[in-house]
Amino acid sequence: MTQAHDRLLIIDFGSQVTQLIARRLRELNVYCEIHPFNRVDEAFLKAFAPKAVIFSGGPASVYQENAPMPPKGVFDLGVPILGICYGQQVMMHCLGGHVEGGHGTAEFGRAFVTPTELTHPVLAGWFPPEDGPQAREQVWMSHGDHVSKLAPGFQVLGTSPNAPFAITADPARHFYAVQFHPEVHHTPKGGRLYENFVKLAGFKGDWTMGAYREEAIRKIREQVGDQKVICGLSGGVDSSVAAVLIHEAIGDQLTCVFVDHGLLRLGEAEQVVTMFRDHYHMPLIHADESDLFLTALEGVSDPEVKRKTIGKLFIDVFQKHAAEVGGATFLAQGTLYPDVIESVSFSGGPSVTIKSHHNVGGLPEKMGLKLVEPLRELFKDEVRALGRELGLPPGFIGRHPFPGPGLAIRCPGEITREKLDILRQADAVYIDQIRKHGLYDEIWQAFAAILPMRTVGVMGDGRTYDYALALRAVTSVDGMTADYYPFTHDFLGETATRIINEVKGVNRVFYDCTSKPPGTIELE
Ligand SMILES: Nc1ncnc2c1ncn2[C@@H]1O[C@H](COP(=O)(O)OP(=O)(O)OP(=O)(O)O)[C@@H](O)[C@H]1O
Ligand SMILES: O=c1[nH]c(=O)c2[nH+]cn([C@@H]3O[C@H](COP(=O)(O)O)[C@@H](O)[C@H]3O)c2[nH]1
Ligand SMILES: NC(=O)CC[C@H](N)C(=O)O
Ligand SMILES: [Mg+2]
Repeated sequence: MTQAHDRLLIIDFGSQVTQLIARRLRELNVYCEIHPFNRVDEAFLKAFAPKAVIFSGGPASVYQENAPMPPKGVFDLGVPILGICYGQQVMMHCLGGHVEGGHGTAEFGRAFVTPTELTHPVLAGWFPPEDGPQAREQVWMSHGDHVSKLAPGFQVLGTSPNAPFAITADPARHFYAVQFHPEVHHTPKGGRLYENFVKLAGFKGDWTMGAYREEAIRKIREQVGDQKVICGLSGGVDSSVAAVLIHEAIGDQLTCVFVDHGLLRLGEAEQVVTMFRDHYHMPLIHADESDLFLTALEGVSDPEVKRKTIGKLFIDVFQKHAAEVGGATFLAQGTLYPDVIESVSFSGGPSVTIKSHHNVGGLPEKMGLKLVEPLRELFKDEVRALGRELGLPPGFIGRHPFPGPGLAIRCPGEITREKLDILRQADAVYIDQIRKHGLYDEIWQAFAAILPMRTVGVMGDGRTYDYALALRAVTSVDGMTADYYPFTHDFLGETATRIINEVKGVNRVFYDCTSKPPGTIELE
């Protein structure tokens, strides 16, 4: 089979930053997929037909028993390979070099590499010749082990104080291996290294949104045929883009189902229904199921139980409506690539599960509906670019993400209707403040959460014993990492005052200054 575009395979050994490798490549218009090392075998390699392979970093040491190893045959594919950190170590280990642990070889964080007298196009743009012997470049390291003997055929192109083989290459086979992490922000020339690597591998940079749209439409038609599809539409960016794309592909074979689970924000249901019925003329079912969801969630306070309960009910509701529209056999969702990657850990991938996203981890095994997920390969910012390509209004594309489980995960502890009402009003005031101050587009996501405690206050000379609220606002590119937004004290003071004055039941407001990691964006 000929592929529509060049493909790069990232073999994941469990690094926390593997996804960033994919991001750097996508920025270069290179199509890539991440697959865990234990899911890639010779048959897979053959079917995938990568034009190049990257080995990620990972927590293991190659000299341990049962250390993760690359798939058989990968070195014989005849395609360029780039090994990063553990990826470098495992390459050396497999190809006849040697790796050691032990004292004095660890580097965590910033380090500087200096070039050797050898030059190679993989380092184009790295060490300007005018810098002469003073040349050095900042990289980000995170290793305890180091390569102590190179595999035959490899040369050293750069060294750092604790990694004598920081940058290595076997030019004849186009194998490259580095000890640092070129994918992270703190390796400023990392992007250039990937660019050089994919150029050497012959990538044309043919992965664009225009191409994606055409291909996605073709694939949807192929997959669905003349069957009916229902699409879970939340009014969020992902499902809206998915719905418009699918509608373009199959027209009125598509019906959208908007589930009001009683966990939506103030006025949200009306807005979504108006927008899609009037503006997009798509058949839309507004399923008011708030009693169903809120009853099931009564007394539930464990975050994972909340998520699984909601995930299951979503499917029940979709199944009910699939039958009602005359037997839809497909369910379309706005699932994105980060959701997919995260869910890999459910079935034995190398990294740990943080939370079950309702649309992936929460799906029951026997659903009876086949999935259509045209955005499965995209990151959030790519979905926004696709939305622009499809002509969705800019105000819509810029909307902050809102999680499927909705306010349930912004109400730590038990959920009650009273708490939800308070939260809805407070959140609306907070977002109104953000918009009034012209900050909405600078912030990636902002919301209020109601804390599971009451505190004492004094208002109008009376004692109050009311709920405390946490405000959250983060900057991010894709939700994988995030930093808290640095509001001014004036803004925070004014917002706290407005919330307490305008929302009955709140007498205290906190601002959450946690980045991700170590926090997550949502509270649960
Ligand atoms: N209230 C809802 N009704 C129907 N489907 C929903 C609802 N909430 C979420 N979904 C489904 O779950 C998927 C994942 O939700 P998610 O919040 O990640 O995406 P989104 O709501 O489309 O976009 P955004 O991330 O911008 O909020 C959605 O794409 C949609 O298919
Ligand atoms: O559709 C969704 N279903 C979920 O179950 C879910 N949980 C978190 N999120 C959103 O994902 C991004 C990262 O959130 P966390 O840092 O809290 O994991 C943030 O944008 C969150 O709002 C979800 N979206
Ligand atoms: N980040 C990594 O890939 C670490 C590799 C290996 N575990 C080491 O400590 O050297
Ligand atoms: Mg959403």
